[in-house]
Amino acid sequence: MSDTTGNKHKAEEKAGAEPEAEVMAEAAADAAALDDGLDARLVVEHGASFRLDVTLTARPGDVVALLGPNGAGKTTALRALAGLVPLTAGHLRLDAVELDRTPPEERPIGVVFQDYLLFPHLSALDNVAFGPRCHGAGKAAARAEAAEWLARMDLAAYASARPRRLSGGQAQRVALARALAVRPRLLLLDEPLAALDARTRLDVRARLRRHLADFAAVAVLVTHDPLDAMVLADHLVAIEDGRVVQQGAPTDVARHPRTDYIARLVGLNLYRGRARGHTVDLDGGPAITVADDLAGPVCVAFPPSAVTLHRDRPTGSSARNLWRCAVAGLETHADQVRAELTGELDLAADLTTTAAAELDLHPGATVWAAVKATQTHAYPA
Ligand SMILES: Nc1ncnc2c1ncn2[C@@H]1O[C@H](COP(=O)(O)OP(=O)(O)OP(=O)(O)O)[C@@H](O)[C@H]1O
Repeated sequence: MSDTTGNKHKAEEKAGAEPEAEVMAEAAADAAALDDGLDARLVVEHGASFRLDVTLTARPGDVVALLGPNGAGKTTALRALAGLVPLTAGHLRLDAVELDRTPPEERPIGVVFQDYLLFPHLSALDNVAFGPRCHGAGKAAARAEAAEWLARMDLAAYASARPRRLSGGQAQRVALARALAVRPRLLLLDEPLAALDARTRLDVRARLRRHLADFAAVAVLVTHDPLDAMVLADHLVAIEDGRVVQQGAPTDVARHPRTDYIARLVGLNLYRGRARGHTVDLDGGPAITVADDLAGPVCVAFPPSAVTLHRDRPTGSSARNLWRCAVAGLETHADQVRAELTGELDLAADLTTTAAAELDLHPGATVWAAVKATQTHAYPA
């Protein structure tokens, strides 16, 4: 993305040049831009039963999320990028350098594992310094670098703490600092928020989003959680059975899911609007109260499972977000029902078949839909 902006700038500077020369210069700049970032086709076979074959491309600054059901091949893709499993076929180029034969420790790649894998006997500082040390830095230089990264992560006060004294969110930031301290050209994050409880997750997700936004190279993350993917990534790649079944910008994938699994997974309620503190005025819709405190254009997302439905207007409910809607459609998946609602706000709600029967939901029925502010996530658009 930074390249695109840079090229535009260069093209503007050249506004007075010969048209042909200008076109040539732009073409050259484009070609150079394509040489930056990730260009991979990952083919990995696990015996006769599983074959991964996915193509991933990304520009520096892009955050790509790999989404998919259990066993889809997300972790295998991440491990192939890291060099922990060999490619059966395909290629892996990073900034135009072939990496498929480069051993893992020599790849310019930082990895944040799901359970962080911090060394329990080392302080936070030495955990972070481990990265630069492995890349050949001297002890003092590695520690100085580590101290800078911990400060950037607001963890300077925890430099001498052992991992067991850190909260889940702090441990995650130490792991992120360790991965970033090697100044990787590719950052890999395996379920970066999975180990955290719901409340911590909200804060850590927002922080991680900021760090990823500052990160100038390519980041690839694996997640099961559509909200994480929507908030953290600017490109989603949905994998099923070792194949890419859909990819694109999060809002496009959410609006036009191509498979049933994706529809279930990313069927987030996602809106655009303008924030003023904890209130977001949705474009062409009502205001919604959110947990985040923001200003200006934002996206607001919440999963259908966060919506509670009531036949009568709930009294004494603390939910500020309450809308009168009509049931436009009902779809049953196993023991879950997804209700499509239209009205003050168009939204999807998930409930159990029992709850749907108790509410006597049927197309045309009028319901009240409520969502707690803490179940929403707002982020700059
Ligand atoms: N080392 C291995 N040897 C043989 N088969 C493997 C190996 N690792 C993974 N598999 C198989 O490859 C397939 C893809 O697994 P993978 O872990 O990449 O999926 P995933 O999308 O990350 O799933 P999950 O969300 O459950 O972590 C599965 O069928 C798995 O059993």
